[in-house]
Formats: sequence, structure tokens, C-alpha cells
Amino acid sequence: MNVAVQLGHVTKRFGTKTALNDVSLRVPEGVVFALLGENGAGKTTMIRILTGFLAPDSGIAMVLGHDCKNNAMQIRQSIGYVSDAPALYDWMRPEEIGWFTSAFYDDSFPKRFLELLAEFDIPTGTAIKNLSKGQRAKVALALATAHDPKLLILDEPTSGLDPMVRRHFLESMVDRAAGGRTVLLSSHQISEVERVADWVAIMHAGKLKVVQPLETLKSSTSIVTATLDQPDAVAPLPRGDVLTETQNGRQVRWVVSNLADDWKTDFGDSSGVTNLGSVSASLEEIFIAVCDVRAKRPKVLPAEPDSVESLAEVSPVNSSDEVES
Ligand SMILES: Nc1ncnc2c1ncn2[C@@H]1O[C@H](COP(=O)(O)OP(=O)(O)OP(=O)(O)O)[C@@H](O)[C@H]1O
Repeated sequence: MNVAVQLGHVTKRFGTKTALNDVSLRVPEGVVFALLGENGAGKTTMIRILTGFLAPDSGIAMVLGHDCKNNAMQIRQSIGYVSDAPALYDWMRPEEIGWFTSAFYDDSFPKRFLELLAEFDIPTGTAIKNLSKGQRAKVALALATAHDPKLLILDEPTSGLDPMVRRHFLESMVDRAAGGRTVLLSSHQISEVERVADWVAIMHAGKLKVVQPLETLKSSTSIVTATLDQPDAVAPLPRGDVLTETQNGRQVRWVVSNLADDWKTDFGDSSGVTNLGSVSASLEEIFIAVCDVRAKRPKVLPAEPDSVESLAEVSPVNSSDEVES
């Protein structure tokens, strides 16, 4: 597997706060890879390390074969990046900022940039400060993609965009991946991620809890429901990795990873449990099961990182590992 992004045991602290805690990750080339996590989980910190704006305290980060710490300039030239708060020169007109930025890239940049402005319906001839929030976001996207980067990194790419542009934009991300480019996006829009991502990583409190192809993750995670004969009865747990348990009166609901095929056989006539059922979990349900610290976890779950990492298939790398360019 060719790798676009690789982190090996990366840790980053801000004072006493550990923003990234021994994070290892490989992002294959040619996929849309989504990074999910609650506020403060460490997504932007990871992206800032990958784009060379921040150095890890320990561990190694590589992008397209370059070490992020020592080759930040090369990386920035070969990737596209839109931050969650893109800084644009407000007094410039959109076409001027394209011309200004084109100095960093090859000759095809200005033409493609103007095409993207037209595609996004951005008015030219007026200063960027007069554009709406969504229009400014589109200018930032056009700047990040006009050089057709091998890797596009996007922090909350669709915030501020209207629904039609969001859809169009996300479809274009899928097209990029189909053409062999890689897209790494951080997002809180789980339904959008579910529509476009090939791979999903879920971060929680500076750790990677899940890294899997989206379809594998969804097909291996189930919602199991049952009715208890008595509200105070204790039901056996479904066989598998039970992530969370919720009880409402006599109704019980578990989110289970790797549910055994024959799990129902454990609930005999004398189990005090009826109406057993299971359906596939949505990405949002998986996200909440993994991240919600208030959720009831019926057994000593995956003390970090063992349990959830088994769900995760994280492939740690040694800091000495190298990525082929
Ligand atoms: N420059 C900094 N100085 C101090 N603490 C920081 C700094 N940058 C990030 N942090 C802390 O590191 C943690 C991770 O922050 P980060 O911005 O990476 O989270 P995030 O997952 O991107 O969150 P959000 O979804 O809210 O954007 C947070 O607790 C944050 O307060």
C-alpha cells in the first residue's frame, strides 16, 4: 500500500495539556480519509503537524515521503491545505490573490484558479473583504486545489458553505480520490463524512481510537436491542466487544463491535430477555459509542488503547520507518 501520510508515535503537548498522545497512523494514497473527533480531540494539532506549522515533541510525521519537521516548505508546495479559519489578504480581489499565490506553483495555476472561481460563482473585481463567509471559504478552496495537489488537507471544509455547494464540493473530493489523489479532511459533519469517506479515524482526547475503512467499520458494528422480562433483570451481554449499554425501562440497547454470528444462542428461554434484534450501526452511533465519556460501558472496555484499538486496526509504525516517495 502506498502511503500519503504517516505518523509514528507522535506526541504533542501544550504545557500540561497533551493534545496528541502517541498517535500512529497510515493514510493510503487515493482515498478520502476523514478525521472525526469531538472539540479539542487533537484534529487540528495533527493537521498543523502534517503541514509543518507545528513540530511534534516526539515521534515522526511524514507527508508524501517528506519529514514534516525538516521539509515543511516542500510539503506546503506539494499539498493543498485549507485551515478552519483561512487567512486571506482581505484587501486583494480574488483574481489578485490567485495571481499572488501562483508565484509558488507551476504555470497551470492561474488558469485553473480562475476556472474554479467561475465554477464557485465568485464575483471578481471586488475586494475579498466584501465577500460573504461562504464565498471566502470557496476562494480558499480554489487556492488550495488549483495546483491539483497529490494530497489535499482540509480542516472543517464545508463550514460556511450552502448545501448545494457542499454537495458539489464533497463530490469533487470523491472524484479527486478516484483520480488517485488523497484527501484528508477533518469534520464534525458525520453524515457528510458517511457519504464520501473511504476511511475513517476517530480521535478522542488526543488518542486515535478507531482507524478503519468506513464500510468495514460499519459492517462490523451492530446495534443490538432486547426487551427484559423485568426492568431490574440483568441481561447477559451480547458476545463481541460491547462498547456501550443503554437501558430505558425494560428496553436495552448495546453498541457492539464484532458481534458473534450466533450471539442469539446465549439468550435462552431462561435468560429473562425477549425481542432480540440487531441492525448495523450508523457512523454517528459508532462515533458516540466511542467518544461519549458519559456512556455506560458494561465491562472494562478497552482500557486504552487495547479494546477500541482492536476495533481500530491501527498499524503503529516505528519512528525509524520510512515512507517511499
Ligand atoms: N497553541 C495551543 N496552546 C495551548 N493549547 C492548545 C494549542 N493548540 C491546541 N491546544 C489544545 O490542544 C487540544 C487539542 O486541540 P485541537 O485544536 O487540536 O482540537 P480539535 O480536535 O481540532 O478541536 P475542534 O474540533 O474544536 O477544532 C485542546 O485541548 C486545545 O485546547
